[in-house]
Amino acid sequence: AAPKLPKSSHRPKQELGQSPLEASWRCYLSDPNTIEKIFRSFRSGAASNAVVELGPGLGALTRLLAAEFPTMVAVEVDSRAVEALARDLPKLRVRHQDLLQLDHREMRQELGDRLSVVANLPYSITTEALLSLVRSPRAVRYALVMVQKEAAERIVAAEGSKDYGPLSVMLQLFTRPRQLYLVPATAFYPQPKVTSAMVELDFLAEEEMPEVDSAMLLEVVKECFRQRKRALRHSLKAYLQQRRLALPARWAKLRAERLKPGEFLELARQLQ
Ligand SMILES: C[S@@+](CC[C@H](N)C(=O)[O-])C[C@H]1O[C@@H](n2cnc3c(N)ncnc32)[C@H](O)[C@@H]1O
Repeated sequence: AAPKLPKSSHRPKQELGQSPLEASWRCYLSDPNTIEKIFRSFRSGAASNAVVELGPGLGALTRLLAAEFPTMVAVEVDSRAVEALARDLPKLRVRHQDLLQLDHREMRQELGDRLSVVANLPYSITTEALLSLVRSPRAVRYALVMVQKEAAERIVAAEGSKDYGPLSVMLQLFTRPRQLYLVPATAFYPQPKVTSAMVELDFLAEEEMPEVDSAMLLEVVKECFRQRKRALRHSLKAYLQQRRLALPARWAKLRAERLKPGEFLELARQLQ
């Protein structure tokens, strides 16, 4: 039988879009076993009490998290969900804002430690949301994220594979990503049209964290992957010309899809 929402909940908005991606915006977790399983994964992985939940929705997972981590902060953009949370979990600290605008460094300061983040986000913003976590990688220590299965494959992909791209490079440079388990569509209400996966991001210790301007690194990596099969002297041509930079000879003939994450780091440092 299709899982039901608790009586007091509003029906998730359907009018937002029909595509599988947009429809995932308000697919709420409703299977108690799955909710418990995700909670246990987070509890055993979380590396600090500075807990932040991104996109709590109606609080399926939040209820369990708040009991264990009473100082946690939830960040939610949907005002109806924020109202529901204020009613059902009055002690919860909720920030009514767009998580893509979140300043993780400020949040780290506020909570007093590197953050442990948990998120089941709309799949349309997965890439942006994950890249925002590594914008200030020292602010975060651990993240457990629910993503579409295909995104999980991109996160853990190795060089040479068709799934390898900017998300793989950026996350593998600053974290140790691991795919934990799949979550079937039947665990949600309404059911999304895709299969989901839980991915754990274990951020490197501060002393292991690469020293680099991560915004500049991301720009270089994206530029390289725009033509993933072409030699870097071609794919980086416009980027280098605009900045009056020269590409050191050793990179000229290499191709993005074959470069290891550490090599992108070295390339960005040389251009920096
Ligand atoms: C797929 S639902 C999951 C809700 C809840 N975590 C659960 O598992 O039942 C995604 C949630 O993220 C929220 N959300 C979407 N975009 C957001 C954004 N840019 N900033 C903050 N929250 C967002 C949605 O309002 C929704 O509550």
